[in-house]
Amino acid sequence: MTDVTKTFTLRRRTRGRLRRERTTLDAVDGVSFTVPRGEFLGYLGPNGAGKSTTIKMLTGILTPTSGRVRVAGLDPSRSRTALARRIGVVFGQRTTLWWDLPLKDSLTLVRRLYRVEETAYRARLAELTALLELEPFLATPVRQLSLGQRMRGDLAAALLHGPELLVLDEPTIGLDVVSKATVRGFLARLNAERGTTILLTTHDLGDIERLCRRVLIIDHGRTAFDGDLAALRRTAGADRQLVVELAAPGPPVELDGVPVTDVEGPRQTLRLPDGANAASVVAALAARYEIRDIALRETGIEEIIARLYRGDR
Ligand SMILES: Nc1ncnc2c1ncn2[C@@H]1O[C@H](COP(=O)(O)OP(=O)(O)OP(=O)(O)O)[C@@H](O)[C@H]1O
Repeated sequence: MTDVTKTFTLRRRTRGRLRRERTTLDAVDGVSFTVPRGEFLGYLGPNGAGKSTTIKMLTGILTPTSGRVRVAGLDPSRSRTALARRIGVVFGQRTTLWWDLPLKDSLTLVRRLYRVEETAYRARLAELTALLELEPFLATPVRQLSLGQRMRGDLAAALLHGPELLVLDEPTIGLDVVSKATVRGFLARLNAERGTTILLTTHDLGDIERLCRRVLIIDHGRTAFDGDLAALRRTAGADRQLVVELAAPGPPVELDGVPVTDVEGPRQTLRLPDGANAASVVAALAARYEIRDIALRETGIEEIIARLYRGDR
């Protein structure tokens, strides 16, 4: 998408006035990005940042106010049906399956909807059933499925027609650790073995760390970051810290170029400068001080992203 904007007009009735007041909101405000074939892109941003609006424009549900969107060479809002045959979409918060039908029947209906040819359908259903472990609940009505089972069913439904792009909006929301691992493992294989391009929005940073080669962060409708995880760590000033437990409390330890950032009784925290060798710093410390214990800490991805959301780099 190139320089894409989506402006919503909101009408509010203000007290004491007869006419409604019109205000506008730029939910997406000049966003450009290209996703090459085979990419696994994480699309992140705080609540209300504009992620869902972007996805709705990519899938043709919403028409952009300005800018250009192309998905698989098609203009999504003009060729929504043609595009639907080329992409798969899963929204974690709702299901596309038929609530009262057994999962198997839901999948048969999806097959008819997408006019998937019988032999191709059988082969894909067998493959998806094995990979997503659907067998035990294929005969269960969707309404009776657990969230994790339903999500696996939804993934199968989105992939029955063999799309080249899969768009996922919070696919692991509410899933327990085991279900999350199953879904993540499946997505990683789909991307690596099938070459399916995946665009994933999530608030679960575990999804991002385990799956995404590239991360795009949107905030207030604008791109705040686009790059890989290593670049994200550098941008957000991620650092490494040594937490040292001395034999006794004392003044901050003195080591050239390694500042002490925190002292708590015998425990002191030192910030390792960029490119410093942790082993040499530990050796230098041990030569001068009596050390009981030592631990190396890295700024976690959660903290890095929180810093970006807060706008401090
Ligand atoms: N149909 C609409 N009409 C008016 N405003 C809307 C509409 N849809 C979204 N918005 C507003 O646009 C902004 C972006 O919303 P969007 O749903 O894209 O955010 P999001 O990044 O997906 O957030 P979340 O992580 O909470 O799902 C929000 O301020 C939201 O209130």
